Amino acid sequence: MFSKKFQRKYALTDQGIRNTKKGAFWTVIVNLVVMGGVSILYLMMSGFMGTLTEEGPLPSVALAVGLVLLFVVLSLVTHLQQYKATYGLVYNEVKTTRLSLAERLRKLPLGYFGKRDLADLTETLMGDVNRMEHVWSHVLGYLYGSYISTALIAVCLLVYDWRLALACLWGVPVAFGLLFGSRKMTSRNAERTKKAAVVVSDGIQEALENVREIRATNQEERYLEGLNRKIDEHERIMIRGELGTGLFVNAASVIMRLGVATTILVGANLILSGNIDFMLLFLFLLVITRVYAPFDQSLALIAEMFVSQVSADRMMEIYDTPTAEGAETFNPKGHDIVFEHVSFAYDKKEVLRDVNFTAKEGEITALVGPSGSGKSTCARLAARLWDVTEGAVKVGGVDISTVDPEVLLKDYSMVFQDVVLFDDTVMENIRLGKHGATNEEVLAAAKAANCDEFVRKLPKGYDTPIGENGAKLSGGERQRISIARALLKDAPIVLLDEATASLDVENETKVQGALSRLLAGKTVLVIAHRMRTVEAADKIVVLADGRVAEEGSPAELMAKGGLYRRMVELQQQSAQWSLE
Ligand SMILES: Nc1ncnc2c1ncn2[C@@H]1O[C@H](COP(=O)(O)OP(=O)(O)OP(=O)(O)O)[C@@H](O)[C@H]1O
Repeated sequence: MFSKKFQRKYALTDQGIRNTKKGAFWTVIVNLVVMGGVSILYLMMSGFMGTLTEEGPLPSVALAVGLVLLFVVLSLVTHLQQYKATYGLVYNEVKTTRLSLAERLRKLPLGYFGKRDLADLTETLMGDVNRMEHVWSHVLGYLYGSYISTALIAVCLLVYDWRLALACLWGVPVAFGLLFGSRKMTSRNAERTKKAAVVVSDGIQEALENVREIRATNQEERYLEGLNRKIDEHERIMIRGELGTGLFVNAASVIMRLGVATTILVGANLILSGNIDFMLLFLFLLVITRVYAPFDQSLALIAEMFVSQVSADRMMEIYDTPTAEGAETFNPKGHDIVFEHVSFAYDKKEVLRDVNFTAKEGEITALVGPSGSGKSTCARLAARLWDVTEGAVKVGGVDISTVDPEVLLKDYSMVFQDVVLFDDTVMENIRLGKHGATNEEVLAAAKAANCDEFVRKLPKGYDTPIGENGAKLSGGERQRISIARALLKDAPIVLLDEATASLDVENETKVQGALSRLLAGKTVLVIAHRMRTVEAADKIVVLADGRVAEEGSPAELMAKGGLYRRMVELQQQSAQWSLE
């Protein structure tokens, strides 16, 4: 139970918790061995003092050398084990944690990425994990090991002489009490610092992503000024936080060290009253220097632990967010997509209300409607990129919210306006459509999507790397690659969102040919703004204000004279104006 809580608190994996226990164990052993060294020193000093005061025999030199050698060997071995258990094992923990966070993120519903943006999540995967790496390697095992060993030593000291023990140990609980008292302030400062750091990385990322727009609008100076302000603010918050923490850590350290003074004071009194001899005081003074050393370090470590709590919480928040789960099998009867009383809200903003329609297999169903009416949202819900708030989306009679998204998406091909490409070759970018597709299959899909001509002109043809998100390609070329990918996948459901929007007329005609091959016999859901694109649709669903305003074939809707007809006429008028 404690173990589980501890594991959550410090965002540790199962292996991590085992490593921490190992680290704490070896820290206890190291501290006890160090105490053994102190005892050897004490025994040797007592021997010499005995010789000096009572003229007894000299202590055996061989025994002394033997004990010192034993101490050195034990010290080396235990330090090595402690090093391995704390620093050595943690690197694997870092790797495992980053991978498991990334895996978790992959399975989270899209809605989550609206709450935490890319810079914020990158900060967790890199910055927060780095901070925790230091806590896992340098803090946890060391700190908890020191607690245990000091408790053991404190019990021994109390048994030996409770008066001297109290005189030297009273500062420890007071110092720790002070530090724990400052915990809220430290955590608050850490949270502020983290937020300011995320604002800075957001700003830097935005500047890099929008460098073209910033230059085009001559906003460089203004943008840099804003960025500078954010960086200054981060620095200011960080310095204030560190100052506060440093103040408390140093005050705690001073209080703890006052224990030396009280030990000397109490010890001197006890010697004068004949209660103890000098050697006992000498032993206590030796021991407290050793007891204080790990605790002194612990004070700074505890402060780091408080600060790291913000990072651990940010990591645990990813683990705690429910993933989009579902059955591992998907056996629909056909591939009709049915929206049944679907309502949907992004956070609290309701976008769709009681939407009902069917996109039949073998037909093209077009979603049209004014901007913001919810067309793209419908497409996202149809592929379970988001889950509906009310009602259900069914494919072949199966409620898709019961199917694992990864399994479900095997039946979907999607061509969206914002094409996602990887920094890889053209060949591999198309091959993503079908895992293990042969080069011949990839080439056939590329030809069908009218890619072949421009790809052959690239320096290395299909083996040309296309840069981050296809930066080296034009909008139309990127779109054609994504169509080739969809053709290669050949899934029974096709979602098209303004698929031919970035193509010129010549290319659009060519790609339309490829698309008609892709669409034959499939369930097709098209989102289009240009009415010309949807004239060939079997059915049109008109959305307005998140509701289905009307539906039917293009001819039926034209005859009806409703919103669809108005939209067609408006577009015809604007086409005429632009020609005039
Ligand atoms: N990720 C999101 N978070 C919050 N609100 C969103 C999100 N995506 C879309 N919206 C809002 O939902 C509403 C519907 O958006 P949607 O993109 O579905 O409309 P659309 O009909 O496809 O619009 P357009 O034709 O302009 O692309 C809009 O008001 C939009 O602002």
